Amino acid sequence: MGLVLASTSPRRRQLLAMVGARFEVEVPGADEREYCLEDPERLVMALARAKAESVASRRPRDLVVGADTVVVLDGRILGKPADGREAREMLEALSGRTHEVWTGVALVRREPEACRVEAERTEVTFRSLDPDEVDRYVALGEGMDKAGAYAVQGVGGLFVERIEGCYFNVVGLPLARLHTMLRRLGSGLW
Ligand SMILES: Cc1cn([C@H]2C[C@H](O)[C@@H](COP(=O)(O)OP(=O)(O)OP(=O)(O)O)O2)c(=O)[nH]c1=O
Repeated sequence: MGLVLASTSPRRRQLLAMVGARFEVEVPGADEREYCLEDPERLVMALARAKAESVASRRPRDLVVGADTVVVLDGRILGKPADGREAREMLEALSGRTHEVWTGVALVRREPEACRVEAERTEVTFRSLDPDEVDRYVALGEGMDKAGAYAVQGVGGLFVERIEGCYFNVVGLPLARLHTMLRRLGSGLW
């Protein structure tokens, strides 16, 4: 039995590699647009599970990890921006405020059957951003494939005044939680 990451995200791959995990990567087949849950915790858990299950059917004896990350501001879920205009709107809304980042993590195996799904919440506070730095950041393109239109692990780190909770959860994979989930199934990340 091996560990398989069901993800196209280079960040999730890098995080697992960083802690010395041995794993393979498979592209998940789940369609994220099918889900319109309003509760972020339930949404990220459902999406993480759908990604893991889409790969588990191809890899029945392996333990498959799926994950999904969203940003939540005033109860509104922010995914990846569709274009530069939406990215600017998201960053302007996040400026000077505290938001939540939720990541759902699912572990799925077909034989023998196992399914564990959890979610982790981190609070992130942005300093006030100038309109011109928002423009420059959007033009940089770094946040375009990221929930909330920023990357805490990149230039977007300059926006972050304070984090409460797991930093890696913001990047897309709560490592300590995943490790604990795996240990309960008799393994671990390392
Ligand atoms: C808030 C934030 C999100 N992100 C990323 C994490 C996720 O990869 C992405 C949110 O999109 P997701 O749909 O969670 O993941 P993905 O489409 O990149 O990859 P896959 O579904 O194949 O696993 O935003 C950062 O890299 N840095 C950040 O600071």
